[in-house]
Amino acid sequence: MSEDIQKKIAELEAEMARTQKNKATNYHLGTLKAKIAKLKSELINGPGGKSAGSKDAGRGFDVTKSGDTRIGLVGFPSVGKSTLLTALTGTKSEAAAYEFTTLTCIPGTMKYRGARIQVLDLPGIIEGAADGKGRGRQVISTARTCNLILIVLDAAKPVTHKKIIEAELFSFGIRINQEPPDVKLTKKEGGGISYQEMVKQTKGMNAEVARLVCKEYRISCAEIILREDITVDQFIDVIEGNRAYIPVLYVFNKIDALTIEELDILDQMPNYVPISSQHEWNLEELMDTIWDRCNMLRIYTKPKGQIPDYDEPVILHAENPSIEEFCNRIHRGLMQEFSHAWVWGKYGVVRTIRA
Ligand SMILES: Nc1nc2c(ncn2[C@@H]2O[C@H](COP(=O)(O)OP(=O)(O)OP(=O)(O)O)[C@@H](O)[C@H]2O)c(=O)[nH]1
Ligand SMILES: [K+]
Ligand SMILES: [Mg+2]
Repeated sequence: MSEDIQKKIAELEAEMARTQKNKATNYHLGTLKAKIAKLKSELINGPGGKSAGSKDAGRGFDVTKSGDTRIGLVGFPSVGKSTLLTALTGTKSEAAAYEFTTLTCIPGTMKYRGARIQVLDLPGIIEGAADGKGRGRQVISTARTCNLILIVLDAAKPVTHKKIIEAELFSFGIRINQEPPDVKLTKKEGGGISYQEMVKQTKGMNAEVARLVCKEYRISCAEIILREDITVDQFIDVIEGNRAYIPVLYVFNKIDALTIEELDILDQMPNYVPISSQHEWNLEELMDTIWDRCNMLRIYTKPKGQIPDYDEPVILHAENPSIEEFCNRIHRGLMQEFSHAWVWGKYGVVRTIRA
């Protein structure tokens, strides 16, 4: 069954490779891309099944969320994920020189700047993980629940490993270091496809491509507004509707095995932190970078006429912090009694927020 689908995907991909990219073939390529995306969904979820990442699709490990945010360690076997979990959180996760030492998800808590960050050690994954090799699907399903993914790499191993891990996450609907495309798609009961570009499209999108892709997904009536210059693949992502947009940080482990010259080369790469879990080298920078990428806000409470409580900040995600979330962190029911709050921001402004 899955071989059939894989064969179809391979055929379509070969056809895409054969097709020259130009204006005339643009429509055909759009249709091919949509067909491939649909088959890949089917591969992961079964025929007519839920799209990648929906609740009933591949299930992750059953670990309760705790703390202020959650990060996951993803990588090939034996790159040092468990050694890193222990170094960051103090929670012991068995580490050994043989592959697949870790067979389940081991959570630990890293305390940093008053925040409690849940760190998940995961089994190693290999190529084909998303298609069901080993515990791969469970690992990637769990990675989808994280606010930040650390791709852990062995600094002495080829960079192709990085590409393979990225491809596995991608085919399970995870979009790394990307914002969701700024596209409004509203399915309608009638009226056909209405298509509007707020921004000039230079990457292959136009009304006809949009219509063809919609047709593949059996959408005949919808309002589409593109507020950003996007690719056809991004448009398909919007239609599939359940992509997870998650930031990724690359962690190069075992730098103790490198020469200074090799280290210098690694040092040039953006978005990388070189470390040695075993020797606990550069963990401070790693924690600092994790903190930055998690984009968290610390809020200190201050009773009237007293100095703030600097020991226990309330931590919120900085994208859209709300008074409601803040109140719920203190205790449920506080929101009901809430009347107003004075908020001092980093720009020295005092705001009064009322419920
Ligand atoms: N030289 C060196 N070895 C390390 C480092 N970190 C881990 N190791 C070794 O690498 C081996 C694998 O470490 P683990 O922590 O078990 O790796 P893992 O990624 O959890 O492996 P799996 O659970 O099997 O996927 C062990 O022998 C560790 O002692 C490091 O920073 N430097
Ligand atoms: K191991
Ligand atoms: Mg392990």
